[in-house]
Amino acid sequence: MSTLFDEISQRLDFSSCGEEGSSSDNSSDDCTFRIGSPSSACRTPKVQRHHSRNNTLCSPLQCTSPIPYASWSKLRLCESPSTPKSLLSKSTQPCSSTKKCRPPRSLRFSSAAANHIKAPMVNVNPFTPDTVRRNSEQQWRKCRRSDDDDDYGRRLKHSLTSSDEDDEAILPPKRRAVQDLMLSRYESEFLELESIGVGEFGAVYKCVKRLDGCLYAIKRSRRPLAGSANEQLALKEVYAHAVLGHHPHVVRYYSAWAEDCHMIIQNEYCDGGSLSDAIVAREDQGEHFTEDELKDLLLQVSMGLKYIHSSGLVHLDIKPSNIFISQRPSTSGSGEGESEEEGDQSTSAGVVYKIGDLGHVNSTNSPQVEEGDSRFLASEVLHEDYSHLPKADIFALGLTILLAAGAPPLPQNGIEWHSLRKGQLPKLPKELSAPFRGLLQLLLNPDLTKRPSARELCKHPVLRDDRTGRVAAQLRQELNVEKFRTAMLEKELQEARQAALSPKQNLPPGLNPAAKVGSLPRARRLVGGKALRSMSFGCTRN
Ligand SMILES: Nc1ncnc2c1ncn2[C@@H]1O[C@H](COP(=O)(O)OP(=O)(O)OP(=O)(O)O)[C@@H](O)[C@H]1O
Ligand SMILES: [Mg+2]
Repeated sequence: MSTLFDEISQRLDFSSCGEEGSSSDNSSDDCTFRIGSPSSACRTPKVQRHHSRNNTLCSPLQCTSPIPYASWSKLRLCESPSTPKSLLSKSTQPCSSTKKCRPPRSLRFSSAAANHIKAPMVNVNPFTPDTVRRNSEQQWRKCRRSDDDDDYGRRLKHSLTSSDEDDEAILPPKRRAVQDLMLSRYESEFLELESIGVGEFGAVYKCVKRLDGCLYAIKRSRRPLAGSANEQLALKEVYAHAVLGHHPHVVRYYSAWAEDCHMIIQNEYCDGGSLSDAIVAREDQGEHFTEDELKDLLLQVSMGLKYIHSSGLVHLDIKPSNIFISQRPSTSGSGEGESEEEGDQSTSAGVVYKIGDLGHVNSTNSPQVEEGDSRFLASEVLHEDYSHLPKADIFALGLTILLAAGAPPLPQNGIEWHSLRKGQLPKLPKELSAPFRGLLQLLLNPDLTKRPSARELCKHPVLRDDRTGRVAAQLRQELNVEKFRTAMLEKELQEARQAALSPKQNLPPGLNPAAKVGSLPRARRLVGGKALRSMSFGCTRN
């Protein structure tokens, strides 16, 4: 793959550009640090902590990449390199090394062009589930109204009643068509509904795509990328998404492009937010995930990890804020990219957990380990042992499950940090069953070879048997519902029989009422048997 990247980047000329104004924008809760510094016997994460995601920005005059990935930095990030729109846009809105780019802003397009141009409306996708559509339509309408109230709307109204000099205000159809192409891709293709999250690296927005009417999560790098280490991270995320394709337990990727020197990634929108949000929400209600839910979470994330690991990659940033929840069954549950191995099917109901934020993904074989969240970092990675990186994901997954079980916030360093790495589990508000606790203990085993692989976890009896039990319970419940329905039908049938036996009924000549009742089928056979059912109606009518 790297050969292809090199080739592409050689063909693209590097346009240096930068953007001022956000270098001081540091997030307070950064727990990331560089791993690649020299090892030492008693290192603690604190020593190595750094803010590589908060790199100082390239200045407008200094945009050549200081990073080793010169070929990546050559990719043009100022505008999407591949669309005619961006080429047109570039001709009117140059982003040169001498001209200051716009300061960071909301994704909402605010350039002069946008004030003249009406972005296309949003289509309604008839194939989206009703519930999703209903929830979203309200938001769309609100956004449309605000679109209608915008400057263009006012100009339009005004121009209809004013003189020629205002003709500029309303664009003739031909010119409008050309100008439409000059909208930013984000603005022309998506309607921004709301901001749904801000991470170290990017701000994420819930958007509806104007063409297909579906919801997407659009992530935009918070700082301009060209020439900075952020560029590597953004590209890494895109590369990882592109390689990982579709899996029900990995957040789906649709597209990525660069705009205004920022990387924009269009991903599947997960309507349940992040696991981190879910944990906080439960804590607020004094609740925690039940053991069954924890097992389901562990199994589903293991399936996603199994897929990532079997692709020769490691995630290296598994934590609750990077696991996303879809409230409805995954539409791609049995679809493309899913392993067909026994038992890897997604859950048929309830929530679906998906691994997201692939900004730290690395190759298992030739890792260039950059950074991670120190709270979830396996000790061997701190000591630069990259020989079993997938087991670092397993370790982080173990801690993630413990947090969902109600463990106190994880330490970033210090004695507690080390004691967790010695296999000492934190105290939980509710005791777990011995087998499940034993499994979690294994995930955190200081001896990484003893930690189960994602593949092994997917087949683990503690998770599997339980799942089988849950499926059986669900089937039992469905059976009970069917039995109830049958009973109701039997009752109806009894009533029909009574009505048929009524003396007021005109029975066909020669038909003995008793014989007629006897000829009716047993109620149970009526269920699903059309012919028999119509026979019973025939009797009632007579
Ligand atoms: N696909 C998605 N569906 C729904 N919400 C999302 C999605 N992607 C991101 N979010 C929201 O945005 C937040 C930040 O997203 P993400 O983790 O991708 O960004 P980040 O900048 O890499 O964050 P960090 O470095 O802190 O992990 C998430 O915690 C979540 O609340
Ligand atoms: Mg994240």
